[in-house]
Amino acid sequence: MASSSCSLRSILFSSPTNLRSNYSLPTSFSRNHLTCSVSSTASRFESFSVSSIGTGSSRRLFNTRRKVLEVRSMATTEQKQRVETYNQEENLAVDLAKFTADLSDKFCKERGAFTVVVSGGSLIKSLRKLVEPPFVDSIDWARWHFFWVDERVVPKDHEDSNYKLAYDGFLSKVSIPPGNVYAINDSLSAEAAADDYETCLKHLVKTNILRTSETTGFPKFDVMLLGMGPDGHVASLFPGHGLCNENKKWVVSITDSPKPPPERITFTFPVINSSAHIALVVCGSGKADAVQAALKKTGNVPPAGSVSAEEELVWFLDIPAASKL
Ligand SMILES: O=C(O)[C@H](O)[C@@H](O)[C@H](O)[C@H](O)COP(=O)(O)O
Repeated sequence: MASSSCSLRSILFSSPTNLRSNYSLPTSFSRNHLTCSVSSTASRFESFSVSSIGTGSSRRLFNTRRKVLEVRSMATTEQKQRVETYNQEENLAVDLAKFTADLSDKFCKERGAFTVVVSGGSLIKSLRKLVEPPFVDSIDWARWHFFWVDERVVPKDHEDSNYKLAYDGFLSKVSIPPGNVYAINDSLSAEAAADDYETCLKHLVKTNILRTSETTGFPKFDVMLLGMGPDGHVASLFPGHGLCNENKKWVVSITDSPKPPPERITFTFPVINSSAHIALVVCGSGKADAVQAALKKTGNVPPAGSVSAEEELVWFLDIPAASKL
Protein backbone atom coordinates (compact mmCIF):
# COMPACT_ATOMS: atom_id res chain seq x y z
CA MET A 1 0.00 0.00 0.00
CA ALA A 2 2.67 2.44 1.07
CA SER A 3 5.05 1.58 -1.72
CA SER A 4 2.31 1.64 -4.34
CA SER A 5 1.66 5.34 -4.06
CA CYS A 6 5.26 6.34 -4.70
CA SER A 7 5.95 4.26 -7.74
CA LEU A 8 2.55 4.55 -9.32
CA ARG A 9 2.77 8.28 -9.31
CA SER A 10 6.13 8.42 -11.02
CA ILE A 11 5.94 10.43 -14.19
CA LEU A 12 8.04 9.93 -17.28
CA PHE A 13 9.89 12.78 -18.83
CA SER A 14 12.88 13.23 -21.10
CA SER A 15 16.15 14.87 -20.18
CA PRO A 16 18.30 16.56 -22.75
CA THR A 17 21.95 16.66 -21.80
CA ASN A 18 23.68 19.70 -23.06
CA LEU A 19 27.20 19.75 -21.74
CA ARG A 20 29.15 22.95 -21.40
CA SER A 21 31.62 24.26 -18.88
CA ASN A 22 33.87 27.15 -17.85
CA TYR A 23 31.02 29.30 -16.69
CA SER A 24 31.69 32.36 -14.62
CA LEU A 25 29.16 34.55 -12.90
CA PRO A 26 28.17 37.75 -14.70
CA THR A 27 30.07 40.66 -13.17
CA SER A 28 26.81 42.39 -12.31
CA PHE A 29 25.90 39.44 -10.14
CA SER A 30 28.60 40.02 -7.57
CA ARG A 31 28.20 43.78 -7.51
CA ASN A 32 24.49 44.29 -7.37
CA HIS A 33 23.13 42.46 -4.44
CA LEU A 34 23.35 42.82 -0.73
CA THR A 35 23.50 40.27 2.01
CA CYS A 36 22.50 40.35 5.62
CA SER A 37 23.36 37.22 7.54
CA VAL A 38 21.60 36.76 10.83
CA SER A 39 22.32 34.33 13.56
CA SER A 40 19.56 35.22 15.93
CA THR A 41 20.47 32.42 18.35
CA ALA A 42 23.73 34.15 19.02
CA SER A 43 21.99 37.49 18.49
CA ARG A 44 25.01 38.55 16.50
CA PHE A 45 25.48 40.12 13.12
CA GLU A 46 27.64 37.76 11.10
CA SER A 47 28.23 39.20 7.68
CA PHE A 48 27.00 41.92 5.45
CA SER A 49 28.16 43.34 2.18
CA VAL A 50 26.95 45.77 -0.39
CA SER A 51 28.60 47.06 -3.48
CA SER A 52 26.94 48.72 -6.39
CA ILE A 53 28.02 51.27 -8.92
CA GLY A 54 25.82 54.28 -9.70
CA THR A 55 24.44 57.01 -7.48
CA GLY A 56 20.71 56.21 -7.61
CA SER A 57 21.08 52.51 -7.09
CA SER A 58 23.77 53.04 -4.44
CA ARG A 59 21.43 55.24 -2.43
CA ARG A 60 18.58 52.77 -2.78
CA LEU A 61 20.81 49.89 -1.75
CA PHE A 62 22.15 51.87 1.18
CA ASN A 63 18.63 52.53 2.40
CA THR A 64 17.72 48.90 1.97
CA ARG A 65 20.86 47.91 3.83
CA ARG A 66 19.92 50.06 6.76
CA LYS A 67 16.45 48.60 6.79
CA VAL A 68 17.65 45.02 6.48
CA LEU A 69 19.90 45.64 9.45
CA GLU A 70 16.84 46.72 11.41
CA VAL A 71 15.16 43.47 10.47
CA ARG A 72 18.19 41.62 11.74
CA SER A 73 17.98 43.30 15.10
CA MET A 74 14.32 42.35 15.41
CA ALA A 75 14.80 38.68 14.69
CA THR A 76 13.80 36.59 17.66
CA THR A 77 13.57 33.00 16.55
CA GLU A 78 16.28 30.49 17.26
CA GLN A 79 17.41 29.95 13.72
CA LYS A 80 19.94 31.18 11.27
CA GLN A 81 18.20 33.58 8.96
CA ARG A 82 19.66 35.49 6.05
CA VAL A 83 18.04 38.15 3.91
CA GLU A 84 19.41 38.61 0.38
CA THR A 85 18.18 41.57 -1.65
CA TYR A 86 18.76 41.96 -5.39
CA ASN A 87 18.25 44.92 -7.65
CA GLN A 88 17.77 42.61 -10.62
CA GLU A 89 15.62 39.48 -10.60
CA GLU A 90 18.14 37.96 -13.01
CA ASN A 91 20.83 38.07 -10.32
CA LEU A 92 18.44 36.63 -7.77
CA ALA A 93 17.81 33.68 -10.10
CA VAL A 94 21.55 33.04 -10.52
CA ASP A 95 22.16 33.16 -6.79
CA LEU A 96 19.19 30.89 -6.09
CA ALA A 97 20.59 28.37 -8.57
CA LYS A 98 23.98 28.54 -6.88
CA PHE A 99 22.38 28.11 -3.44
CA THR A 100 20.51 25.01 -4.63
CA ALA A 101 23.44 23.54 -6.57
CA ASP A 102 25.76 23.91 -3.57
CA LEU A 103 23.27 22.11 -1.32
CA SER A 104 22.79 19.43 -3.94
CA ASP A 105 26.53 18.88 -4.06
CA LYS A 106 26.79 18.69 -0.28
CA PHE A 107 23.88 16.30 0.29
CA CYS A 108 24.60 14.06 -2.71
CA LYS A 109 28.14 13.58 -1.41
CA GLU A 110 27.17 13.23 2.24
CA ARG A 111 24.16 10.98 1.99
CA GLY A 112 23.80 9.92 -1.64
CA ALA A 113 20.42 11.59 -2.01
CA PHE A 114 19.00 15.12 -2.15
CA THR A 115 15.39 15.74 -1.17
CA VAL A 116 14.00 18.91 -2.75
CA VAL A 117 10.56 20.42 -2.22
CA VAL A 118 9.09 23.18 -4.40
CA SER A 119 6.00 25.35 -4.30
CA GLY A 120 3.98 26.44 -7.29
CA GLY A 121 3.68 30.02 -8.51
CA SER A 122 6.48 32.24 -9.77
CA LEU A 123 9.10 30.18 -7.89
CA ILE A 124 9.40 27.80 -10.81
CA LYS A 125 10.42 30.63 -13.12
CA SER A 126 12.97 31.78 -10.54
CA LEU A 127 14.56 28.31 -10.77
CA ARG A 128 15.25 28.67 -14.50
CA LYS A 129 19.02 29.13 -14.11
CA LEU A 130 19.35 25.66 -12.58
CA VAL A 131 18.39 24.10 -15.90
CA GLU A 132 21.02 26.10 -17.77
CA PRO A 133 24.82 25.69 -17.85
CA PRO A 134 26.83 25.49 -15.71
CA PHE A 135 24.39 24.20 -13.11
CA VAL A 136 22.47 21.77 -15.30
CA ASP A 137 25.68 19.95 -16.20
CA SER A 138 27.25 19.81 -12.77
CA ILE A 139 24.25 18.69 -10.69
CA ASP A 140 23.91 14.99 -9.89
CA TRP A 141 20.27 14.81 -10.96
CA ALA A 142 20.08 11.04 -10.52
CA ARG A 143 20.24 11.55 -6.76
CA TRP A 144 17.46 14.13 -6.59
CA HIS A 145 14.07 13.33 -5.04
CA PHE A 146 11.49 15.92 -6.00
CA PHE A 147 8.35 16.86 -4.01
CA TRP A 148 5.68 19.55 -3.86
CA VAL A 149 4.98 21.52 -0.69
CA ASP A 150 1.44 21.95 -1.98
CA GLU A 151 -0.58 20.88 -4.96
CA ARG A 152 -3.90 21.78 -6.45
CA VAL A 153 -6.21 18.76 -6.74
CA VAL A 154 -6.64 18.85 -10.51
CA PRO A 155 -5.45 16.54 -13.30
CA LYS A 156 -1.72 16.71 -14.01
CA ASP A 157 -2.26 18.21 -17.42
CA HIS A 158 -4.53 20.96 -16.07
CA GLU A 159 -3.33 24.57 -16.33
CA ASP A 160 -3.67 24.93 -12.53
CA SER A 161 -1.51 21.91 -11.74
CA ASN A 162 1.71 22.64 -9.87
CA TYR A 163 3.04 19.40 -11.31
CA LYS A 164 2.46 20.69 -14.85
CA LEU A 165 4.07 24.02 -13.98
CA ALA A 166 7.18 22.31 -12.63
CA TYR A 167 7.26 19.76 -15.44
CA ASP A 168 7.08 22.38 -18.19
CA GLY A 169 9.55 24.79 -16.60
CA PHE A 170 11.97 22.43 -14.86
CA LEU A 171 11.48 18.66 -14.77
CA SER A 172 11.30 18.23 -18.53
CA LYS A 173 14.76 19.81 -18.79
CA VAL A 174 16.70 17.68 -16.32
CA SER A 175 17.40 13.99 -15.79
CA ILE A 176 15.82 13.27 -12.41
CA PRO A 177 14.76 9.59 -12.50
CA PRO A 178 10.97 9.46 -13.01
CA GLY A 179 10.64 7.25 -9.93
CA ASN A 180 12.09 10.07 -7.82
CA VAL A 181 9.37 12.56 -8.76
CA TYR A 182 6.56 12.41 -6.22
CA ALA A 183 3.39 13.86 -7.71
CA ILE A 184 0.02 13.54 -6.02
CA ASN A 185 -2.52 10.91 -7.04
CA ASP A 186 -4.88 13.19 -8.95
CA SER A 187 -7.62 10.56 -9.17
CA LEU A 188 -8.38 10.89 -5.46
CA SER A 189 -10.38 13.40 -3.44
CA ALA A 190 -8.37 16.16 -1.74
CA GLU A 191 -8.56 14.38 1.62
CA ALA A 192 -7.55 11.01 0.20
CA ALA A 193 -4.77 12.59 -1.87
CA ALA A 194 -3.31 14.22 1.27
CA ASP A 195 -3.41 10.89 3.15
CA ASP A 196 -1.87 9.14 0.19
CA TYR A 197 0.97 11.67 -0.04
CA GLU A 198 1.64 11.33 3.69
CA THR A 199 1.75 7.54 3.28
CA CYS A 200 4.24 8.00 0.48
CA LEU A 201 6.46 10.19 2.70
CA LYS A 202 6.30 7.62 5.52
CA HIS A 203 7.46 4.94 3.11
CA LEU A 204 10.39 7.15 2.07
CA VAL A 205 11.34 7.67 5.72
CA LYS A 206 11.36 3.89 6.23
CA THR A 207 13.60 3.42 3.22
CA ASN A 208 15.95 6.19 4.42
CA ILE A 209 15.44 8.41 1.43
CA LEU A 210 13.88 10.94 3.73
CA ARG A 211 15.51 11.78 7.03
CA THR A 212 13.68 12.40 10.29
CA SER A 213 14.31 15.50 12.37
CA GLU A 214 15.85 14.53 15.69
CA THR A 215 14.27 17.62 17.20
CA THR A 216 10.69 17.29 16.00
CA GLY A 217 10.24 13.71 14.78
CA PHE A 218 8.79 15.04 11.52
CA PRO A 219 10.40 14.32 8.14
CA LYS A 220 13.42 16.49 7.44
CA PHE A 221 13.75 17.55 3.82
CA ASP A 222 17.16 18.77 2.67
CA VAL A 223 15.78 21.92 1.08
CA MET A 224 12.44 23.61 0.44
CA LEU A 225 12.24 26.27 -2.28
CA LEU A 226 9.12 28.29 -1.56
CA GLY A 227 7.24 31.30 -2.88
CA MET A 228 4.98 33.58 -0.85
CA GLY A 229 1.64 35.09 -1.85
CA PRO A 230 0.77 38.79 -1.48
CA ASP A 231 -1.22 37.91 1.65
CA GLY A 232 1.85 36.24 3.13
CA HIS A 233 0.69 32.65 2.60
CA VAL A 234 3.20 29.91 2.03
CA ALA A 235 2.40 26.48 0.60
CA SER A 236 -1.42 26.40 0.94
CA LEU A 237 -1.34 27.75 4.48
CA PHE A 238 -3.37 30.95 4.35
CA PRO A 239 -3.66 33.77 6.92
CA GLY A 240 -6.19 32.98 9.63
CA HIS A 241 -6.85 29.45 8.38
CA GLY A 242 -7.03 26.71 11.02
CA LEU A 243 -4.63 24.53 9.03
CA CYS A 244 -1.81 26.86 10.07
CA ASN A 245 -2.12 25.34 13.55
CA GLU A 246 -2.05 21.68 12.52
CA ASN A 247 0.62 20.03 14.63
CA LYS A 248 0.22 16.29 14.11
CA LYS A 249 -0.39 15.54 10.45
CA TRP A 250 2.30 15.83 7.79
CA VAL A 251 0.05 16.54 4.83
CA VAL A 252 -3.47 17.96 4.96
CA SER A 253 -6.21 18.88 2.51
CA ILE A 254 -7.95 22.19 2.08
CA THR A 255 -11.20 22.63 0.17
CA ASP A 256 -11.77 26.34 0.77
CA SER A 257 -8.51 27.86 -0.42
CA PRO A 258 -8.95 31.63 -0.87
CA LYS A 259 -6.56 31.40 -3.81
CA PRO A 260 -8.16 29.34 -6.59
CA PRO A 261 -8.48 26.51 -7.19
CA PRO A 262 -10.11 25.77 -3.80
CA GLU A 263 -9.12 22.10 -3.45
CA ARG A 264 -5.50 21.49 -2.56
CA ILE A 265 -3.18 19.47 -0.39
CA THR A 266 -0.37 21.05 1.60
CA PHE A 267 2.50 20.19 3.91
CA THR A 268 1.92 21.40 7.46
CA PHE A 269 4.13 23.82 9.39
CA PRO A 270 5.83 21.10 11.48
CA VAL A 271 7.04 19.48 8.25
CA ILE A 272 8.05 22.75 6.61
CA ASN A 273 9.90 23.93 9.70
CA SER A 274 11.76 20.63 10.13
CA SER A 275 13.58 21.24 6.83
CA ALA A 276 17.32 21.58 6.91
CA HIS A 277 17.34 24.57 4.54
CA ILE A 278 14.59 26.82 3.18
CA ALA A 279 14.69 29.50 0.50
CA LEU A 280 11.77 31.92 0.52
CA VAL A 281 11.76 33.62 -2.88
CA VAL A 282 9.69 36.78 -3.09
CA CYS A 283 9.54 39.38 -5.86
CA GLY A 284 7.38 42.41 -6.57
CA SER A 285 6.06 45.45 -4.71
CA GLY A 286 2.69 43.74 -4.21
CA LYS A 287 4.36 41.54 -1.62
CA ALA A 288 6.27 44.28 0.25
CA ASP A 289 3.68 44.60 3.04
CA ALA A 290 3.66 40.87 3.70
CA VAL A 291 7.48 40.73 3.63
CA GLN A 292 7.58 43.57 6.14
CA ALA A 293 5.03 41.94 8.45
CA ALA A 294 6.71 38.53 8.22
CA LEU A 295 10.25 39.76 8.84
CA LYS A 296 9.61 42.58 11.27
CA LYS A 297 6.83 40.65 13.00
CA THR A 298 4.57 43.67 12.84
CA GLY A 299 0.76 43.78 12.79
CA ASN A 300 -0.89 40.51 11.83
CA VAL A 301 2.12 38.35 11.14
CA PRO A 302 1.27 36.27 8.07
CA PRO A 303 2.07 32.54 7.71
CA ALA A 304 5.42 33.35 6.07
CA GLY A 305 6.48 34.84 9.40
CA SER A 306 6.14 31.39 10.99
CA VAL A 307 8.56 29.72 8.60
CA SER A 308 11.82 28.51 10.09
CA ALA A 309 14.44 25.94 9.17
CA GLU A 310 16.66 23.69 11.26
CA GLU A 311 19.87 24.86 9.57
CA GLU A 312 19.15 28.02 7.61
CA LEU A 313 16.32 30.11 6.20
CA VAL A 314 17.29 32.43 3.36
CA TRP A 315 14.95 35.13 2.03
CA PHE A 316 15.67 35.96 -1.63
CA LEU A 317 14.04 39.35 -2.28
CA ASP A 318 14.06 41.79 -5.14
CA ILE A 319 14.23 45.50 -4.28
CA PRO A 320 10.45 46.11 -4.67
CA ALA A 321 9.62 43.22 -2.31
CA ALA A 322 12.19 44.53 0.20
CA SER A 323 11.06 48.15 -0.15
CA LYS A 324 9.26 48.27 3.20
CA LEU A 325 12.04 46.78 5.29
O1 LIG B 1 0.10 26.38 -5.31
C1 LIG B 1 0.28 27.51 -4.94
O2 LIG B 1 -0.58 28.37 -5.04
C2 LIG B 1 1.62 27.85 -4.43
O3 LIG B 1 2.40 26.82 -4.01
C3 LIG B 1 1.66 29.04 -3.52
O4 LIG B 1 2.05 28.82 -2.21
C4 LIG B 1 2.59 30.02 -4.18
O5 LIG B 1 3.92 29.62 -4.00
C5 LIG B 1 2.38 31.41 -3.68
O6 LIG B 1 1.04 31.74 -3.85
C6 LIG B 1 3.22 32.40 -4.42
O7 LIG B 1 2.84 32.40 -5.76
P1 LIG B 1 3.37 33.55 -6.71
O8 LIG B 1 4.86 33.55 -6.56
O9 LIG B 1 2.94 33.16 -8.09
O10 LIG B 1 2.75 34.81 -6.23
